[in-house]
Amino acid sequence: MRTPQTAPDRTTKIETVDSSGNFIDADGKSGVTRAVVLVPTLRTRNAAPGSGPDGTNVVKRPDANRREEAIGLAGAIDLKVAEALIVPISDPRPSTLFGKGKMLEIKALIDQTGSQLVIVDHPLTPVQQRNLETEWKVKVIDRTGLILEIFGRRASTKEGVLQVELAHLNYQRGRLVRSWTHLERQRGGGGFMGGPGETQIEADRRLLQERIIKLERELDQVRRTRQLHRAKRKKVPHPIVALVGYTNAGKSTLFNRLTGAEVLAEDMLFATLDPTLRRMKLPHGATVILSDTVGFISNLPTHLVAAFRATLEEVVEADLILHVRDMSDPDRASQADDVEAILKSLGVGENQPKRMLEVWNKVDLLEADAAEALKARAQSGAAIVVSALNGEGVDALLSEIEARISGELTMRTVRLSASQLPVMSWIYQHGRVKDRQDHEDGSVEITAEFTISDSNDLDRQLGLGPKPEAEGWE
Ligand SMILES: Nc1nc2c(ncn2[C@@H]2O[C@H](COP(=O)(O)OP(=O)(O)OP(=O)(O)O)[C@@H](O)[C@H]2O)c(=O)[nH]1
Ligand SMILES: [Mg+2]
Repeated sequence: MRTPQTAPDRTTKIETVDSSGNFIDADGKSGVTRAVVLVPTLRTRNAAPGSGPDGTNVVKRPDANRREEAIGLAGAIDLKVAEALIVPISDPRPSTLFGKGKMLEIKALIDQTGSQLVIVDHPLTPVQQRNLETEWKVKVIDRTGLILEIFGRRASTKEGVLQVELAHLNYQRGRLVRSWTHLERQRGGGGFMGGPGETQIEADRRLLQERIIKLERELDQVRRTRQLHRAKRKKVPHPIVALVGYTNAGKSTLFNRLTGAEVLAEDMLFATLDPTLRRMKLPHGATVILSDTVGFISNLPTHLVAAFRATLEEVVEADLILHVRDMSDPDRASQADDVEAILKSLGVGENQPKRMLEVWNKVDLLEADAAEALKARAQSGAAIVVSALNGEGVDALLSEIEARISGELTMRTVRLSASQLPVMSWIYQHGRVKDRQDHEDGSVEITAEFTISDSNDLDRQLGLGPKPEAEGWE
């Protein structure tokens, strides 16, 4: 039997444990939960590398990247990762997933590190979960459980809290063997820190069902209110521009840069959960509403996507969707695939190339050569290269947003008679003035660039009707 690959530097810290088994931080604080992270890799036989069963290309995520991400997820709820192992599994056991020898090795590791929790970055059946807990004498959660836990901690709006709780209950429905602790505490997310509570399954099931129905009703109410808000907003029909992307891609950082807002942007997975909307002015003065939303992640549990459907309505209804990508992440290709798959499941993005714009972020982290190559590729592939952190490329992004929202720009030269001069300030607000000549008769000739819709607007203001070719008058 192969020994598990041990983790390098960042995760192999073995630190002091106090008498009650709590982890003691470098600064002496205790009470942090230590966790062992396991990344099972199931070896499928006869699979040619890089191709799927039907010969299609499969972007397989390197094990090391999965491991990094699992560590990041654990860190997102302040767990101290004592050890993170990639565990090759050639023969998955229905009862425990891991084989006997591996189970013993992991048990030794748990004891040695004083860990209270094991995270398995792979779906576990309720039976597997229970058997592992019995064997290892610690709490065990799988990837979905962990993501639900993170979401539970992040949710801050009423809708967010309800959505997460509903997703959690639906997840628990099939795993009643150990869900009671969660119900007892009745909060979104949570559950693995409590006692095992594996009794009263029948009563639990009924209570669970009742709770789900009640939650669905509450959520319905909250959504109706949201719809009202949205309807109100539609009366001032600003186009919606939605930021989407893998978690940690830099959406909130870009949102803040574009709008001058101060949304929490952190090197932490799922920093943003509830959607944030904000008005933003484009260079020619048009206003759009920018929305920042929850980040996506691979293997996002389907009921979680469903639960967040309402939150993602902004995305579904958006006039333009900016797909923000961290181009410094070695995993960027499969991350992009995951984001596209989730968008597709929401019914967005397919056959709508004009509605989607890729924003290649974090260019500041690339070597000069790689950054140049990226920019060359972006030009031919209709993506915009930016650094949300230092602002590079953001002007080009704004112009592109404007072009997509407003269509092409058009250059107009008009001559305003003295009586039409009040229109001038409108022109300065909505157009980019390139040239201006004041004539002796009091009229002004002005050349400016407008969006097509503003150009039509200008015609209306000057009493020319919406004929784009109408030029000059007196
Ligand atoms: N070097 C560099 N770091 C960036 C850039 N954009 C964002 N970051 C960093 O990346 C991390 C994640 O940024 P966020 O803006 O929180 O990412 P997000 O996509 O909103 O993440 P979630 O809300 O968790 O989905 C933060 O530490 C940012 O400072 C960039 O252009 N360059
Ligand atoms: Mg964010």
